[in-house]
Amino acid sequence: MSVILSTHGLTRAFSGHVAVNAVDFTLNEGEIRALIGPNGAGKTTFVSMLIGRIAPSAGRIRFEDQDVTDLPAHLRVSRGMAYTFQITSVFGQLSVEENVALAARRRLGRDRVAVRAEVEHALARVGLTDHIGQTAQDLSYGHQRLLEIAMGLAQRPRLLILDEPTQGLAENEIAAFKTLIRSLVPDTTILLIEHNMSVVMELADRITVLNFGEILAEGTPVDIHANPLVQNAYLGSG
Ligand SMILES: Nc1ncnc2c1ncn2[C@@H]1O[C@H](COP(=O)(O)OP(=O)(O)OP(=O)(O)O)[C@@H](O)[C@H]1O
Repeated sequence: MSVILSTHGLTRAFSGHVAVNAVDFTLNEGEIRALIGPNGAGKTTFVSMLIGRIAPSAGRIRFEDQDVTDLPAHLRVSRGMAYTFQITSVFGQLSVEENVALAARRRLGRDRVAVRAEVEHALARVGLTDHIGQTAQDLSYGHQRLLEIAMGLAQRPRLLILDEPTQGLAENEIAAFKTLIRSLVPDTTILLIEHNMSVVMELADRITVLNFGEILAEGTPVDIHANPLVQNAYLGSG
């Protein structure tokens, strides 16, 4: 199995507070990895460094055998990283089609036929074909989250990073989300920050647990569930 992404000594401090502390992390191509940990553990800070939203204080990041630590975010996207955030990044005034087209154009430029085909493909994957002409702000919250994922997919990423994708979704939408994510691997590798433990346990091949900015444990869902350190730090006694 080949490594698609790795970090070495990745660190970020905010005015003396070390949010992410010397993290060595390896992600294999084609896996679904969940990143979990208590509030404030450093999960968002960690992925923000992976995608180039914030600069590390120290350490290196490699993506597909290239050092990308100093690469601007948009160049990481064009190399095959895509991400969706906790806070919705959808343009509310634009249609569903226009939102996905904006993302597709980053890769395809002004080729209108190719962009339209990509938009249709991405919307079909997330089940939003019937909403193509709708204004994004008129979609339900759950559909807006799916639209974000379609925007990520339109970039045909090798690695898709999702920050709390099921937050605010209804049960039936969560079920559809799980099916969608399973359909993306192994062509796309998935890194998922997720608080919903049933989603994590059902979806992830492996789980990385962050606590106080450091990796506390890593393993299969069964290993992690049984790990006493994780139980104490995060999962509670249940
Ligand atoms: N821009 C910032 N300036 C100062 N401190 C920050 C900044 N961003 C994050 N922090 C701090 O870094 C630590 C890690 O935060 P981070 O958001 O990465 O955690 P998290 O694991 O994603 O938490 P949550 O699950 O609540 O989203 C926290 O103590 C937070 O207050």
